[in-house]
Amino acid sequence: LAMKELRAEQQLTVALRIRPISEAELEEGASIIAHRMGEQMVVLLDPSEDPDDILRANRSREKTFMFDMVFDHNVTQEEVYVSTTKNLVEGVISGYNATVFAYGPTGAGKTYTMLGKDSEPGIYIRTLNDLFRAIEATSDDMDYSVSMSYLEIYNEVIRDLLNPSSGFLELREDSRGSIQIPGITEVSTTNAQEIMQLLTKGNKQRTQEPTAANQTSSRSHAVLQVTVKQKSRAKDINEEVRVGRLFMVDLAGSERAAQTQNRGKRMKEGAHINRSLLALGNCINALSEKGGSRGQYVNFRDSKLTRLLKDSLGGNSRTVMIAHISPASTYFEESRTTLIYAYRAKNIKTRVKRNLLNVSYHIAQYTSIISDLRREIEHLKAKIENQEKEKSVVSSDGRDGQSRGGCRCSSLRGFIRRKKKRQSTFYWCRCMWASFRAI
Ligand SMILES: Nc1ncnc2c1ncn2[C@@H]1O[C@H](COP(=O)(O)OP(=O)(O)OP(=O)(O)O)[C@@H](O)[C@H]1O
Repeated sequence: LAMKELRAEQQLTVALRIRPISEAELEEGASIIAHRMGEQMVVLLDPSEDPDDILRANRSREKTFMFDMVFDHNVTQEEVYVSTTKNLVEGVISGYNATVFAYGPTGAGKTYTMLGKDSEPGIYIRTLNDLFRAIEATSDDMDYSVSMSYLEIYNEVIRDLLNPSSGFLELREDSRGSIQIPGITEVSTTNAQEIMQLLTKGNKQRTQEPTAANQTSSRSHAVLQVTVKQKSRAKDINEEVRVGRLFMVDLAGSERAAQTQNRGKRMKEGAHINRSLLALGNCINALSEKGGSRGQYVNFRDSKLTRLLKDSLGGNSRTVMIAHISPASTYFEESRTTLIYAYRAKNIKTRVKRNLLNVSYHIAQYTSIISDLRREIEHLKAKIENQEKEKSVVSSDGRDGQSRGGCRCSSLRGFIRRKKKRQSTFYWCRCMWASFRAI
């Protein structure tokens, strides 16, 4: 892409969602240990410490964390969407990249936030509805094209969820360092419902299994990518095409092998999930260490997930991370590590720039069209020449009385001799070898 760079430094937005305690957790005798305090704070109590210790003298492991937003069981899907992702939509249709990803232990509510239920739809459909509404509102002046792809990373391989039979896909970096996935199905679309239908179809292909921690546990990271191209309807050779990419990612749940009681295949999956989330954590640590994304080495190459999210974390994207925890005491360790992980991510800065396909892009396109036309002309010329030759061969053999073509001899400039026979006039070439009949 030819890109004009309109850079602005952005902090990664980190939100935390605490889901309601579940029936199963209450039956296990779990108590609530994660409490929201105000709009941005969460307090996590250590269940092994004395809850009646009012002076907190022995509550050494009680931890308080600050995030950009904290949501608890009182907060609706709509409120979560409005505070986290809604703000990204305008940017995407104006040529900026944006990412929203759900992170957290298995069963903590990631899929609920992203996909939701029919009665409580999640971030995917709300974002897409707003995206197409914003497109509609400006479509008198702007021309848009929207396409989508949907993939999963399962056991470190990438599968196209819209065409699972296409096998494993590879990641490639283009000349500008942007990640591409050659061969992935890219579907052009004009409305949110169509994308949701494809997403639902894709989700049927997604690797989901019941585990001890969650009945419908997602065993893979699912990535929905929506690309929006926008250009002005005014005819202008210098016009720019803006390309905005929106990634919406439902990560597989981080998990402790001991708690999930997984064996065999499930355990191998768990190891892969944890490995890629560890790689993501390492990138987050490296990126947050100096409070920015410049200057230090960040190893994105450690996993497919981090390679794919490279731009979302360390590069050109407005990014929102929604971390999830259960409030239950039985989840204490998972919640503690999730809060530490997400808290670190708060220091990451990304540098967003608008992706513009500008004059040089158009010149490249026109050059390519012109070369195609040149090739076509050469091809047609050669074809005509061949046909002429064939005709002249036939004529010089004297077998084709209809032909007016030339003789193959080089001396041919005209026909010197004429002979009239019935209706036709015959000409003889100077070389005296061939005769032609005028039609
Ligand atoms: N905010 C919420 N309100 C009501 N129910 C919720 C909420 N969050 C999660 N749940 C319920 O909790 C259960 C587990 O949630 P979900 O499947 O979204 O977890 P997950 O983090 O995606 O798990 P995994 O990583 O294993 O796929 C589901 O039954 C879901 O409906």
